[in-house]
Amino acid sequence: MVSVDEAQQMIMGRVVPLEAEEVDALTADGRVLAHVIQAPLNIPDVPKAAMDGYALRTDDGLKPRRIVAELTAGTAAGVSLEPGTAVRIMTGAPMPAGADAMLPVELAEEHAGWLTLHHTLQSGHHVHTVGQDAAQGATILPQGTVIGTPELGLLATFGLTRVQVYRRPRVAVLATGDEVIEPGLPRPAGAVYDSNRYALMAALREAGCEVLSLGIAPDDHAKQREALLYGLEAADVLVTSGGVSMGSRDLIKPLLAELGTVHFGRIAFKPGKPTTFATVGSKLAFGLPGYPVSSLVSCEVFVRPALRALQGDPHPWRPRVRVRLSTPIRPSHDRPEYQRVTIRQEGLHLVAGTTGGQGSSRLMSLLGANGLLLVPPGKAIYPVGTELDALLTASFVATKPA
Ligand SMILES: Nc1nc2c(c(=O)[nH]1)N[C@H]1C(S)=C(S)[C@@H](COP(=O)(O)OP(=O)(O)OC[C@H]3O[C@@H](n4cnc5c(N)ncnc54)[C@H](O)[C@@H]3O)O[C@H]1N2
Ligand code: MOO
Repeated sequence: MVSVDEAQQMIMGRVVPLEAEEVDALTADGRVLAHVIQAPLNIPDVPKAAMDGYALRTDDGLKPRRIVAELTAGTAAGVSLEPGTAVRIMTGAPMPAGADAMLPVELAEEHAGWLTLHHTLQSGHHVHTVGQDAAQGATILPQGTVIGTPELGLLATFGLTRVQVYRRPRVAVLATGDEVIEPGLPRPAGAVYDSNRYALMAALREAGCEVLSLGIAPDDHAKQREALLYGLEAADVLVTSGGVSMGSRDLIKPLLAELGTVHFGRIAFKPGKPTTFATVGSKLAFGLPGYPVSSLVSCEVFVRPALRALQGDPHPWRPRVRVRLSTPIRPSHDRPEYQRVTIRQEGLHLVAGTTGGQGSSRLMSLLGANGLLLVPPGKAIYPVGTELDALLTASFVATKPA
């Protein structure tokens, strides 16, 4: 039996980011940049008016100016401002040559083609200078950046339409078990619908992967072997559910040992003690337990970081925060337990409350959970107010502002 830390090290030590591929930059949100991006041009590239008003020369002092033209954001400057003149200018329009400041329309008085000023202006006033927002050649996005909304906006700002990103891991998912039935088909008494494969595929998509469903394999050595081989051939990572504990029909561990190397098959961890990790050539294989909560929590704790690292994310781990208990927590007596909690902010503290019964089969315990509380093993209940660590697995629950 390995510890959670040992298991994570054994997995992460075998993860190498996948190769880069070129994709459309403008729909690359969620992808991880495989190269550094330097600003190919200054933004703005020419001095521009920051407001609607008048472009003028400050060395004319308070003298009235003759208005000689109007420049809008779409027009090329083309005009050169002679002493004693001004141009009407709109936000974003290039400043005309000779102009060194602008006067917002609210502070100006225009009459019969003449502009009168009541205050002197400083040079540079309300002018966007060249490179003010981004200087040509400066690093704007380092390698390893996860492309989100502002990053995508920046790529568009520079007119960049193609980027190199790490390839998304392709993950094949197989459910196992004679009792496991495809949702929608008739269900004999005692059989269960396959929730694991669908929930795992959703979790894997959320982690940035392409998923491939391998369906459900019965508890049959030849059929499971065939499905595993197909998955290992077609994908970078194989994830299975069920068949990893100690029952006579638990075939996944011996099959993975036959096909490759099993690095561990039991973790001092709840829920998901029989979680199994193997490599087959360069492919990673995770045998997750059949209990619905165990499969999802072990996917979160052991598989997700590997998948993030495979796609080049330099921060593959969930944030770990300190929380104060708002409900008592009963620990497992023998294993560190990752209990499902709802974390919210209360004043200066993060507060965590249980989602109810923590049984490995009770999928409802994941509803409303945005954290996994790291509960050290023991006999005594942790009372309200105890401080423990938790992994933040989703954003905070919004509370109405007071
Ligand atoms: N004698 C022992 N028995 C068990 C041990 C042990 O150490 N000694 N470990 C327990 C623990 S801890 C876990 S976790 C489970 C995991 O066992 P398996 O991975 O072999 O899971 P199964 O037996 O295949 O199924 C368990 C449970 O989950 C249901 N299931 C399975 N697949 C699905 C699916 N795709 N969708 C929804 N539900 C599924 C299945 O019907 C069972 O009820 O083992 C303990 N046993
Ligand atoms: O590790 Mo198992 O998930 O306790 O039931």
